[in-house]
Amino acid sequence: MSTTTNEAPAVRLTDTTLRDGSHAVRHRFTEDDVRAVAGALDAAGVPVIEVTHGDGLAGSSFNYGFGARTDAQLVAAAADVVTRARVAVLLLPGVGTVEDLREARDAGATIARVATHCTEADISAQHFGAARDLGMETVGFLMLSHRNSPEGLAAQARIMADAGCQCVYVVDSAGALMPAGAAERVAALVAELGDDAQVGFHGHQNLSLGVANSLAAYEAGARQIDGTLCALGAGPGNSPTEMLAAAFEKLDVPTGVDVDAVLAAAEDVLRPMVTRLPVADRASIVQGRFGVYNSFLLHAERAAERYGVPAHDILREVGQRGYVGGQEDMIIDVALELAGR
Ligand SMILES: CC[C@H](O)CC(=O)C(=O)O
Ligand SMILES: [Mn+2]
Repeated sequence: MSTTTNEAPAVRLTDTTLRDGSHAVRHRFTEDDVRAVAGALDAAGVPVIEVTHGDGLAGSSFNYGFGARTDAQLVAAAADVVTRARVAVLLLPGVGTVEDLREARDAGATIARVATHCTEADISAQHFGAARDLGMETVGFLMLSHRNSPEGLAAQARIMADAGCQCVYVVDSAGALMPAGAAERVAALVAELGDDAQVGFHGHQNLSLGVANSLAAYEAGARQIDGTLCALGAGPGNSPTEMLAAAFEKLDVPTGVDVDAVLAAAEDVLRPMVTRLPVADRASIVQGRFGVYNSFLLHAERAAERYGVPAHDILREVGQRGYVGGQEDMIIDVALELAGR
């Protein structure tokens, strides 16, 4: 007798509260915070926990904001408490280096996630090679994915996969994608990569579509999905991990996550740690409308205060000019220009 089942393919959830969420607490996480959050996520069965400065390894700087602890200290704290979960780190070529990756691996990270702008995958090749040589699993991030067509994005994903990347993410860094746009991009990557690499999706809440886009991405073939507890993250925050777990449970999609335990992690562990959760306010909705990198929000808010120009006006102009991650200093130029008008 045949033993086929109708079970939906599993999805692997990666929680990035301790990396993308770090933006929302101005990179102030300590070892105790990491132990508490990573311990609760691990107990809930969340399989991957990303830990670093919000802007990735070596992001702690004058430009991006100094972290309360080094990446190695935070990674080691997470690795120390997890029993089942694996610890991931994020690296932006040009910010972090191969040496930072080695240090993170030595501190206990086993997954390297390398992020580039969605048209610049070629700058990640060296880092994927190094990560594989270090024995790490590899994930690629194509940031601001709304700024490339499905075909263009698939070509970029091919570059990452050929360089040794085992899962390429469509990253909606501005929360600008509609569900159909997320699904088209994921489907294009799945068609291009076949068995060479998996496809993932990382959503943000600018237009309140993080979870809906993640479900559309899953339907289109994404098998790794990111979230953060209580949506803590850059801009208005990320797809909430606890909601993703609950939504996939309703769809009978296996995640391995205990939904009650992850709800407790969000409400009882993370929530009391944070004085202000991100909200989808005027500025961050403008980011979704005009496709502005979410990490720009805090920079724009600071410039707004300093130069007396509304943050949403600065962000709209930044979006119209098409600035990408790494061009944070241009936000000041825009603010000065608007102030002078
Ligand atoms: C620092 C990399 C970047 O913020 C990755 C990410 O989470 C995104 O683009 O949304
Ligand atoms: Mn993000």
